[in-house]
Amino acid sequence: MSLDADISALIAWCSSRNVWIDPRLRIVAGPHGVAVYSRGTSIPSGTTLVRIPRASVLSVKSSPISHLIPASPYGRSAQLSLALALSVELANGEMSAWHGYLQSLPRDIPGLFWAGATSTRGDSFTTGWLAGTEAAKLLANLDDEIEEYYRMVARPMYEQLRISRPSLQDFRHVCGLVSSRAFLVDAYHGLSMVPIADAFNHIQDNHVHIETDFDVCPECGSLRQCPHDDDTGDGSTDDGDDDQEDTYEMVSNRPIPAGSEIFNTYGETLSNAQLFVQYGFVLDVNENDCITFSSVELAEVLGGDRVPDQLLNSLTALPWDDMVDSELVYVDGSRRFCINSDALISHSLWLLLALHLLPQIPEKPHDSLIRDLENAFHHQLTLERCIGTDSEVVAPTPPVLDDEADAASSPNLYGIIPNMARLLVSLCRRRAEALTGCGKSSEELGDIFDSLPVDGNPTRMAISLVLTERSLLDSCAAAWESAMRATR
Ligand SMILES: C[S@@+](CC[C@H](N)C(=O)[O-])C[C@H]1O[C@@H](n2cnc3c(N)ncnc32)[C@H](O)[C@@H]1O
Repeated sequence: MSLDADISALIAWCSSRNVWIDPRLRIVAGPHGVAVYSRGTSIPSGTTLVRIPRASVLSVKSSPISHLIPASPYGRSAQLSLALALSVELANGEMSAWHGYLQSLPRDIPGLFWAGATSTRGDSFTTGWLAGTEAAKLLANLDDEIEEYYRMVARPMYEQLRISRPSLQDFRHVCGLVSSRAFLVDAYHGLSMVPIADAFNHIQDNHVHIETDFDVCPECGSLRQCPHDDDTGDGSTDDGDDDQEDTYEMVSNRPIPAGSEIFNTYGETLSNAQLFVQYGFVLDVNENDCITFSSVELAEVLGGDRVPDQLLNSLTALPWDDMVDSELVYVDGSRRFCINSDALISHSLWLLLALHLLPQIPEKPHDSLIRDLENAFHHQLTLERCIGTDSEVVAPTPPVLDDEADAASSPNLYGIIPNMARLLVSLCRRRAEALTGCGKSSEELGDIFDSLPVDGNPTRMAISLVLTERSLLDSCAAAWESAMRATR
């Protein structure tokens, strides 16, 4: 069947299951599979465009074999449980209550690791391209976990149910469908396949989003009072408010121009590494891209002397308002140790390095430690201003201390920044070495990238991740080398 025929069958199934689709929408075949467009009229913000009855989603709870599937609330285990429920429905073919929806799902998901690293389109791909990347970290153990779940849980279940047994490759494909399409809808259904809501493609600056009442009864899914509420203890149910609709909705959050593609966002903060691993595509430019450092990587450069976690956590939670003036550091809301898409280091990483370089930290009173860190940071800002000028770089004078006692107990703040720069350059160089790119230089990778098809080629996407990460590491190291030179 063609994609157009699949879409017609999907729409017929939706109407049989009371999935309401605003007539101003068109569901069509686009360059990335199914896509949703507006027709000839623009649509204002705040419009409900799709209503999906809660009973029509496919979840572990709504699956006919829910009593046999180990349910998990979130994470990879929730994805695997849903993949098992979905694989059984797919194996049931036309007998499945979701058949009209399931037949519209893609049969090939190139470049999506959940579905198996190779593609039936014949792209030859090796995960070697990803060595040392953020994507490689996210993929850790994925292949093995899928295979183990298939052997230990899924295959015995297929045998018990006496259905035609999906192969490991079939199961991987179903895992890919779950990874790239499922929504966490509420406390009862949890991770679910949501027809039509999953037809929208992704953009960061989205037009629509899903709205659900998340806090339903986790036992029976009721939106109202139910026998599982223990507040009243009387086991009564509330049959009132029958108008309250049990639906999930796709709602516009900005005006949608006439005749344009309507996008959802799969997450406003998703980096290309996350999009690649979970959805099998990357954006041309992604300001969420970043390079994160694990505690193991940091320990390799900093040595065994650990900064106490509690101290670091309390310091990273402070506002650090002056950091907005920096061209080397930014305040990272999620407090990761990382380099962002502008090659700036996160404030958590800066504080970790500064604390590592300051002597006698545990003995210092908290206030005096904060003052030292602020002084060190102001010293860095002065340096940054020197780097930015055309005039010959002048080494700034060390900060003036309030009184003699301060002067006696103060560490050499002047020396912290060049030492921090040395550590950062070393951190960047080590990480860049791990980004082997199958032994290719960035020029060679650029040539291969240019020679590959633009759409959906996993090797092209993997190379773009390597090139972006190499360039961020080079820019970050170069900026801190300039800071180092400015202090000479
Ligand atoms: C939830 S589905 C969206 C509907 C999908 N196009 C389909 O054919 O059913 C997610 C998948 O759509 C594709 N996709 C979504 N947004 C994309 C984008 N901005 N660029 C490329 N592919 C995209 C990817 O294959 C992704 O795994």
